Amino acid sequence: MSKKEIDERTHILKDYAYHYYVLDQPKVPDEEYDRLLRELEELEARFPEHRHEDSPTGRIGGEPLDQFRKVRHDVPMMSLSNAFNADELRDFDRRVRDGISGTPVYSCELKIDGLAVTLKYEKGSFVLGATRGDGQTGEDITHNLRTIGSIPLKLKEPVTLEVRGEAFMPKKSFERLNKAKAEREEALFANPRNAAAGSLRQLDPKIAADRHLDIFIYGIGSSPDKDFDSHHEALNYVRNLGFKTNREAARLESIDEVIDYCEKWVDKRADLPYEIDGIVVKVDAIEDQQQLGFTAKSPRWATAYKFPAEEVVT
Ligand SMILES: NC(=O)c1cc2c(N)ncc(C(N)=O)c2s1
Repeated sequence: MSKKEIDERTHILKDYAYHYYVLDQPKVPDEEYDRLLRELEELEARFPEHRHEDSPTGRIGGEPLDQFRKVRHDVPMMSLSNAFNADELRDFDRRVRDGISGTPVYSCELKIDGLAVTLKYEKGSFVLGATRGDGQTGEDITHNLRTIGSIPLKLKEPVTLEVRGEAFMPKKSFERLNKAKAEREEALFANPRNAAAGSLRQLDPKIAADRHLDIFIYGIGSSPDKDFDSHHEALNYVRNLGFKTNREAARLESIDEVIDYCEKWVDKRADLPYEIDGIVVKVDAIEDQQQLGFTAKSPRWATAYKFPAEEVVT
């Protein structure tokens, strides 16, 4: 009875967690989820041999680390070139057209204002999470990333791949954190990006777990088990594996549409529950990306439209 009971409850809780953290569509009230989680913890304590490796009870690991381990990225995490206005987006489009044989289709995606991270999975299991660092070498923050509910501990398929994404602190979590800090007369975080970075650079995962961080996966670092013809195909693939991707991504067929999309979000971003600092514009076809290649620092097939600095109302 105990194994069957643990299997059933683990399955139910993983489904509830997926709907709450990845789909942002809770199936049950938080209290009900917490009650079931506590019941599963008690069962796992009585029958540890039946505990699932990806049980939702295993998000907050053991003892705090005494330091961060350095991690060398197999595939470097590049930075993005910038475009500050419509003319510079048109220049980007011209360079792209000069570098490919056909006409480009662009993928436009919100540029999340957080911390770039890479997540490694072996045969479907989460094995390593690291910061970007200098692009070649980052820091192992697996213990903190495990606490983010939208990061799957086990994928829907037992594939080996590395994905890239932006960890962030939602605006509500940021306001709640700074309110608590103000009450304790502690120094406040200047913005959600700093708060997310500060939370993920903690040695004790209990602190990160308490910061209600989230993540959007936006790309693939390496995927030895599967090839893709387009970036959007890759985004659909990672979403079907269980990752959280941003729903505002759009495939656009002309730079005029890209400019309209970018200009729309200058004001619209105020309505989002998280901060963005621009729009990432990528050539969608992988063949075109390969034709365009990279400069020493950045892909030639992508750029970041940066929003104009917000007028500070004095
Ligand atoms: N430095 C980078 O390559 C990127 C940084 C970011 C970011 N902060 N948010 C979203 C995306 C995206 N959707 O591709 C990228 S890509």
